[in-house]
Amino acid sequence: MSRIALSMTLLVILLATAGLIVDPSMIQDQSHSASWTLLLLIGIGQAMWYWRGVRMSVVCLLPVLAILLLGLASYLLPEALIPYVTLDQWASWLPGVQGLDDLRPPLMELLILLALTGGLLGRTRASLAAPLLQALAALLLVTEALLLATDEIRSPQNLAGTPASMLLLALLLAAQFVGVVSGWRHTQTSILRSLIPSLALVLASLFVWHQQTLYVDQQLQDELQGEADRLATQLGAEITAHLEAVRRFASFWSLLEEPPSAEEWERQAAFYHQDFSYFLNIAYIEADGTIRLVHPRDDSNRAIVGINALDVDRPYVDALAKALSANQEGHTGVVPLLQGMPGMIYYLPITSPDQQRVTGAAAMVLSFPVLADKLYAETLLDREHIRMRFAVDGDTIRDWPTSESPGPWTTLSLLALDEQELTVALNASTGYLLGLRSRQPVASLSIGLLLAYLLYMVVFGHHRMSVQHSSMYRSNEELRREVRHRTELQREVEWLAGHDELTLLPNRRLFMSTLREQQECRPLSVLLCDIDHFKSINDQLGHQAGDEALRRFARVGRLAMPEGVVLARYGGEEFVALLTGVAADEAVEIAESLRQSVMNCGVEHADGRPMTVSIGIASHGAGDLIAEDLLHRADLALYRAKRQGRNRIEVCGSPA
Ligand SMILES: Nc1nc2c(ncn2[C@@H]2O[C@H](COP(=O)(O)OP(=O)(O)OP(=O)(O)O)[C@@H](O)[C@H]2O)c(=O)[nH]1
Repeated sequence: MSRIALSMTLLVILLATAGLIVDPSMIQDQSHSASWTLLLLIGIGQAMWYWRGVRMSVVCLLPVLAILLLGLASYLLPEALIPYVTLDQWASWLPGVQGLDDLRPPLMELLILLALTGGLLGRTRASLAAPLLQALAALLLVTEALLLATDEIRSPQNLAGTPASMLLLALLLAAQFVGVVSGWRHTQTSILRSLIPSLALVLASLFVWHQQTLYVDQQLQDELQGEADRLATQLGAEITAHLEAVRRFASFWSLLEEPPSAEEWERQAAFYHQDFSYFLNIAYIEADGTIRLVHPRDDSNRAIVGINALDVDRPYVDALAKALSANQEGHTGVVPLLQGMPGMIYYLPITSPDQQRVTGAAAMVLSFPVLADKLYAETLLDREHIRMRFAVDGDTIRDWPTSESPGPWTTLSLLALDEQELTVALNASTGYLLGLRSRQPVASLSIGLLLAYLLYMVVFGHHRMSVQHSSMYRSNEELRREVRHRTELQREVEWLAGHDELTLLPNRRLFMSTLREQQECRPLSVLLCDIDHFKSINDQLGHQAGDEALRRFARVGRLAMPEGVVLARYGGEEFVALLTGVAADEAVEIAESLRQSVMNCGVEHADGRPMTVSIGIASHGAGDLIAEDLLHRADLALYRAKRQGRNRIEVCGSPA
């Protein structure tokens, strides 16, 4: 398995190197080359892992982890702490780097790379959430693919990479998975149980992040749109105010009997021109169409004095004719002005005081570039970061670009002016938008993923502990059973050490220790019993019959003894009884009872004679006693009983 994983990883290294060196066109911009470089380093770390082991891999991966964490921090740092523009500026000091986004991978790729690095540095241990990190990388890859497939990628934030880098990431992930999955087989159940709640949390975090990203970007767009609308409204207000001023200006001259004198025209026109600087000129046209007076009297304006405006191009003629002939306001629409710029000319009829006769017209030449300049000059726009464009009927009149890279959105605000359409277009730079953009989506995503990681570890740890606990419980049970068994065996061994297996009576050893324990009791008697001619039972009736005879003797012997008497098998067909607190005469009675019982116990020799027993009694009334001496005396008595014909009782009196 690890050989396949190594081959796949080497393929990733090869492709990433080729992408970075052989064909740089594959990488669309610097930020993707950051992804590819990090991907290549992780690939090398992963290859080391399969080839040389963990230590070499860690050496390679730790710096990558540090870079990735710095990258994540740059996405998370609040604007108030370090403004985006500052980070961008610092980044641009590096050679060949234009800005911060050239140094850090897109957000999704950064998180995938972090998950892959974390998985390797965690030694692909299930207990350190390596399976979750791999599942997380897979989910992030799917999210990245969805972002690429939809239009939502148009965010000022660098969200997703290219299909090529995604392919390499998927290959690297697959290699990692193939390399480690077999090692997780024995903890499969724990892994699956821990993955379910954690992945649910990951999905929820991704959903929240997506919604917040949409909201935050929409808010920024709305702000920009609001700015464009405000400018268009301001423009509309300017034009309306201008029209009103032009009307007031014309009606002033209509109150006079005489045509305006040059001085008076100059004075009034200067007054209006001061207020409305975007009037390129203010001219007085006589009733026959001749341009008589012009303010301001600069070179270009002086050149048109004396020209008959009705003799020039049609747009001018129609509007002027409307004023002079029909006593109505006329305007030219957007036309190329004689001054060489687009503009609009308003013609307003000047009548005699009784309004019966048109005596001339006031012409006001409105320059759109000048109007746009005025609008731009008076606006509060952040000119360093926001590009403004002013267009009339789709033709750009003025464009004020910024030095910064343009943002993803251009917001338009349209203003209808008679048949014309004026457009104010704004484009805020990416850096400016990112400075304004809330860090909340990426912060909540990071917190969500961190919580999912911790949740996995807690659930996994808990499950592993409960598995270990139940296996410990099982082995404890087995141990308890074993101990019970061994205790029973021990008891049996101990019992066997002190008993005779055949008759179940205490054996000689136990008897002797009992005798030594109780040898201080007075009086004390011992009966030593020997079955008569036992050998003949064995020889004639068989060994089993002999055994049965011994068992029978033991049974009747126990019954014949009073309570508290220890009856033991002394060896072979010999038995011994210890009678504490029993004097010799009472001992004789007990022995007699035993002898009778044996004779009547039903065991017979081959010739029909009943089994009998000879008994030697030794008693001790007072004084010191050596246990062996008492037994020896009983043995002497037994010997005497045997010698005197068997089936009898002999007493060996106390030596005292
Ligand atoms: N079946 C059986 N025989 C036993 C056992 N222990 C000892 N014996 C036999 O008991 C017999 C004892 O024989 P002897 O010592 O000659 O004594 P005896 O035949 O009883 O003769 P006296 O004691 O002189 O009456 C031997 O044959 C032993 O083999 C036993 O556990 N089972």
